[in-house]
Amino acid sequence: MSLLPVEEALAAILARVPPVLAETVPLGEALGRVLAAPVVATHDQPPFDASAMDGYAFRAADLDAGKPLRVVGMSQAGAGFAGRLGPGEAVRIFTGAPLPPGADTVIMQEEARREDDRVGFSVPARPGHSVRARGNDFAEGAVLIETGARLTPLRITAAATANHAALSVARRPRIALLATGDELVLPGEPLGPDRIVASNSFGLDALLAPYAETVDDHGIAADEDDALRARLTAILAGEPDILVTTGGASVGEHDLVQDALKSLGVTLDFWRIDMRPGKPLMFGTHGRTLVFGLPGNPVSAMVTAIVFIKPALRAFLGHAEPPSWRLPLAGPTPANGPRRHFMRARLVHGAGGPSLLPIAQTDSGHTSSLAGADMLIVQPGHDPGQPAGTIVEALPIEAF
Ligand SMILES: Nc1nc2c(c(=O)[nH]1)N[C@H]1C(S)=C(S)[C@@H](COP(=O)(O)OP(=O)(O)OC[C@H]3O[C@@H](n4cnc5c(N)ncnc54)[C@H](O)[C@@H]3O)O[C@H]1N2
Ligand code: MOO
Repeated sequence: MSLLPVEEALAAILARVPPVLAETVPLGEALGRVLAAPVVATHDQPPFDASAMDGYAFRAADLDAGKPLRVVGMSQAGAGFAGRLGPGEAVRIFTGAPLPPGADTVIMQEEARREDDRVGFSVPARPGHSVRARGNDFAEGAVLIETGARLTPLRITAAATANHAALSVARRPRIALLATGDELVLPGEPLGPDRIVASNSFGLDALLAPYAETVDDHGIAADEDDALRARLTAILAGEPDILVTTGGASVGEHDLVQDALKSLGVTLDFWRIDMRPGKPLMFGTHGRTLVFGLPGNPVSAMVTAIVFIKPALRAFLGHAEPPSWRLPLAGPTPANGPRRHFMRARLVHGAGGPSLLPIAQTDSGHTSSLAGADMLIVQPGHDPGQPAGTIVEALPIEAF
């Protein structure tokens, strides 16, 4: 049985991801979205030379004589001084207010002595001091945020400053989930004999929702050919961008998903990957729907979603892959077999900085170990095992 290398499987998936489609959203709804066009400045910022302090604006050269200046008016934010400064004159000015024509310097009020309409200073004038020059933040036409960036609170602040009320962002995929298995019951239901609580769809929904327009959980299908086909037919009729099934991916008589998908016209690109957990992963397409058949074991389902579905979603949105991390091991890793191992690990913070504590659990049905996992160590096939301190590659599970 030949198993497909992880990189080849990933390349096959990415080759099927459609080009990014753009839509426009108001700024208030843009958090977490991925830009489909750069944010370009529509004006100079600040739009005028502005004071950075509450104080006095004047021409630096006028202070040379050391004489007090005559205060001839005021410039407030939103209401600048109407005239032009003459020699020996100053204007009372406030933070953010336009610098009057003729002025080039501001001294803050704590360093000023005001008497009636006269003002003197306890410090020398430095031309340009406490002045935010027009365009010093950004100039009209400057690219402030690149296409493909995810909108964070700070990027939204920058986009708003650039006077954008709406932004062009990538359309998000609609994702459908279907769990399969006669043994499954929903969390909260009584656990009868031979029953298992269905957890996969809940983890997948949480993992994939940040990328998705919608995640529709279609519940649990029985391990019965006609019933399974009926459920899949109904889901595919809705033309989701992505369909994710879990369970029934292996070789047993009750593993019906692959045949059911094929009988409904899904073109299978591959089945079975050179990795653990997650070997029985299958992938194909049905029209414009990308179909991922994940293994039923919860660890396998989550790991294959992290390793394959998240990159597909990033590509769907035009968002670059985050770099994998390289960190020292906080404890030894055991020897690996032939398949690449995506090993659960906890990120620990010690005096020497962050490191990775491998979780000594390889059972792909072992869910309590998921609760403590922050990272997946990427252990090559046939790796003999490494001592604590070795620098290893790891994927951050939470990275967008
Ligand atoms: N003879 C072979 N047997 C198996 C092989 C193989 O190559 N030859 N591969 C093993 C590997 S590796 C995996 S992984 C599993 C995957 O099998 P399936 O995808 O067919 O998964 P199921 O048999 O349906 O379920 C496996 C396990 O997971 C539980 N499960 C299923 N769905 C859920 C869910 N939604 N939530 C929680 N738990 C779920 C299910 O009850 C089983 O315990 O096959 C190996 N066997
Ligand atoms: O590949 Mo399976 O996911 O090892 O248990």
